[in-house]
Amino acid sequence: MRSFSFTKMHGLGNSYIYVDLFRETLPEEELPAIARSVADVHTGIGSDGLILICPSEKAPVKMRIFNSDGSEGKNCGNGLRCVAKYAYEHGIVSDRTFLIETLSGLVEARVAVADGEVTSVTVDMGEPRLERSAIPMLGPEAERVVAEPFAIAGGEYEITAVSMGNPHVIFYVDDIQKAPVTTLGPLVEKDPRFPEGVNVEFVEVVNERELHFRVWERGSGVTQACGTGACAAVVASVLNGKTVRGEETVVHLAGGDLTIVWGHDGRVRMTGPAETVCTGVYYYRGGRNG
Ligand SMILES: N[C@@H](CCC[C@H](N)C(=O)O)C(=O)O
Repeated sequence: MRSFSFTKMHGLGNSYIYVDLFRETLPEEELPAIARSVADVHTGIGSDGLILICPSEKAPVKMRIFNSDGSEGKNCGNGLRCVAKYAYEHGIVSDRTFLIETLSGLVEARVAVADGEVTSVTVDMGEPRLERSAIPMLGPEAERVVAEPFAIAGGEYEITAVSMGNPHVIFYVDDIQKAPVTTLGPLVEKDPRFPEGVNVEFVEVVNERELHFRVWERGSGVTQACGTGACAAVVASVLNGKTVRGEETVVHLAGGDLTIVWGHDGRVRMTGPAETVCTGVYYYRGGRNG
């Protein structure tokens, strides 16, 4: 058997198994299998996937995220807050503001600290990409997808698409409790109009400053929260005239609240908690299939 040390952390119930690659080594070709293995609630630890905390040449720390199906994502908002907490509390960084490298670029994290513990994290998630080719979504490359008609499974909907370094599509619903997360979510995720798949968000507008939010994540299915998805929902809501640019919006996710603002400087800033659940040693057999 092989083994590695891990920390389980969550941001609003969006949980990942974090492995510190400053101290551990994992074989690159086995990462998808390890992600599937640790995520399994019956035979593994149980999580929405795996996050690697890695050395970087561009920043003090780098995040890599694998969904529970073993696919690698390019960004993860809840993961970034947890990586920031881990990096600060484990002395990888000593400043309270620092850069984190992701597969979609560099982001800046600022930690709030009480008694040496990180209590909340603000991440500058950068500028959303709105042109269709950046989502990516098939169709006229340079055009934005805002309240665009979208037919699927015999239904007619309107969608808004936003990239936060990873792809998101937003559906507005009248009642978040009745959002078709588990029925429409998996169909849209795999729809061929999204060649790289897509994270699917359902949003009920409460008022100009508050949104209810549920998500079907690409590669992980239903999760309690999605940080990049909540940022995308705020951007989509400004584009659709439902919330106000430059003003804070509170997004109510299944696991709790995030405060997000799409600033006049073009950048999206997200503030929320990050929690440590437990640490331990994980035993696995190795090989590409776990
Ligand atoms: N939970 C995340 C996003 C994780 C990656 C996503 N499923 C993808 O494949 O793009 C978040 O908090 O942003």
